[in-house]
Amino acid sequence: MTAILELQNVCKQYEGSSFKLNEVSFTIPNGSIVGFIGSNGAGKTTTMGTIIGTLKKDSGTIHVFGEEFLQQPALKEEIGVVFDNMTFSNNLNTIQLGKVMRLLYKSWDQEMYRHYLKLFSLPAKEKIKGFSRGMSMKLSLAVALSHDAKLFILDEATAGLDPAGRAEILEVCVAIVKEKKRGILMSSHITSDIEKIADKLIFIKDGEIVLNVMKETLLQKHGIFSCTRNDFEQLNKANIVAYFERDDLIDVLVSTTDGLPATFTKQPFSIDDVSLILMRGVVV
Ligand SMILES: Nc1ncnc2c1ncn2[C@@H]1O[C@H](COP(=O)(O)OP(=O)(O)OP(=O)(O)O)[C@@H](O)[C@H]1O
Repeated sequence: MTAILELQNVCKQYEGSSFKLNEVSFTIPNGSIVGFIGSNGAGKTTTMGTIIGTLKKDSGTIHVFGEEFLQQPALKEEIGVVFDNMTFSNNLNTIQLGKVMRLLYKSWDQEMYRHYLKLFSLPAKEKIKGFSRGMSMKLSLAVALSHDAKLFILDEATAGLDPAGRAEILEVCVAIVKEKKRGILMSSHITSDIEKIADKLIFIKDGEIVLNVMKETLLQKHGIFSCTRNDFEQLNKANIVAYFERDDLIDVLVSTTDGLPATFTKQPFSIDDVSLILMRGVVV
């Protein structure tokens, strides 16, 4: 599989802040949805900003469709962006916004835009300034989907949406990577959304990637256990990904459940459980 996006050792620091995006590397394979998971302030938006060029990275390389991304307008056209705090010119209605976008994007597809406005039940003639947060997010996505983008960067695109709205957006995400060879990088604090649609998961903590894994591998091969300190000592340390000590028990994430002591039984877990151990505990 060719990578649509490849980050290698990307670093970024802000003036006057102790935060550092530290040697971030990952790929988005063609035709895949990558879930980007991390606590508040972990560095998700910063990483995304360096990809779309709103933030200047300090070092490292970013390749989009195999080419180094240096703000070429042609490559920018191919990236569809939905950011949490995105605002369009408020005095326009959606139809007028479409006319502006047609001037901005060579590959703007007005029919496609109309299709998504209808799909997301967005009004044609009401001013955007009256839109709720959820409506604004859907409008951002409709725009991102209407200029034939190949790479989609969605930062908290489902936040603040009602369950039906979230389901609509998730279905559209699945459809766009299926129909064409495209890729999506999607951050969300609603890990159940990511669990539903992502192929690959990237966990970021304090500016560093702490786990980069295919979802199926994580759910099938990895395991989570609560154990005593004595049991913990019996584990093969090479298999421990992270652990979180609470009271007299330790929650452990292991990379394989093969060869575990008989006292350990595999328990069902979600991506949320994995995220909690990684974010609150010690990453080995
Ligand atoms: N313009 C800025 N100047 C200084 N520090 C910044 C700036 N923007 C972000 N930061 C800091 O960088 C760190 C990472 O922020 P970032 O927005 O990338 O996190 P995030 O993972 O997207 O968080 P959230 O889930 O809350 O959106 C935070 O500590 C934040 O305070």
